[in-house]
Amino acid sequence: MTLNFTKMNGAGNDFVMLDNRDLSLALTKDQIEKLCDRHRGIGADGLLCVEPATEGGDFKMRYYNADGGEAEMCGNGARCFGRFVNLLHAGTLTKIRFETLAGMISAEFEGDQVRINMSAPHSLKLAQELPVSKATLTVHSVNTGVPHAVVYVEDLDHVPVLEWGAALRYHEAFKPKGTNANFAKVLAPGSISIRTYERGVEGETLACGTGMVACALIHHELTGAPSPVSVLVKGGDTLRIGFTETAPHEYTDVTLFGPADVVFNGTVSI
Ligand SMILES: N[C@H](CCC[C@H](N)C(=O)O)C(=O)O
Repeated sequence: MTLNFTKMNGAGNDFVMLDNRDLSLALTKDQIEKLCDRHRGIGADGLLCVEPATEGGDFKMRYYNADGGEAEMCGNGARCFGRFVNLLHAGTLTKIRFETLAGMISAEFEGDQVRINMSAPHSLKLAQELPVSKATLTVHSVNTGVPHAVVYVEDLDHVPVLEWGAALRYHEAFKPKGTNANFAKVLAPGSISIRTYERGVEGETLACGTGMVACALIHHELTGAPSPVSVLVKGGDTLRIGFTETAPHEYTDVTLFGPADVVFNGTVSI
């Protein structure tokens, strides 16, 4: 089978984009994993499919991690999804709503940047003291469409992201589904820098949108920093997270604003 695809990235988190509005594609987990393989395939952190809406949105977004497993949501992927759908409509769209397993997401376009309205965060937990590898860490957690653990540190450059990230990703405290693991440093009030070990990629990515949102909300929880919070990611981009706190630990109007870039179009046989 020959596939037409578009390769995109959102702040360095990269994706294979497929137009499956006719539902002609039924890729297996192994096929998705192969397409995302950086040596034997196209290479990406994940794969997104555009499908027809079934619950009142304009489209349905399906997101798959590099290991081929489907995940509920992807923040950087959602920005790329919005841009990709707009390109399929010759750039004529101004706002779209799309269904995800985490709920309805909307995207608005400002040039090459995209603002998405995230699903309502939930399951916020502050300051769990957890044994992680050979250390005991103060771990916060919140679900921003997918589960995230957040650890604030002083020296972000020397955090053992792979060791601690994998230990948190498979930690007893986050079983059975596991979690993504973020390490964050405060640069200034309202400005943080983060690094993320991603579930389903099983490694550090250059950016993680739902992880940025998780770290920004925890920063607000810990310091009272107002919206928006700026987040510097491993790949060097800085993105803005907006939010409204409607009650203690309750958030609405959570937005993620940043780039969604096309790298190339291609065809691949699978
Ligand atoms: N790896 C994540 C999904 C993608 C999240 C990330 N790429 C983002 O931009 O939000 C998980 O399985 O929970």
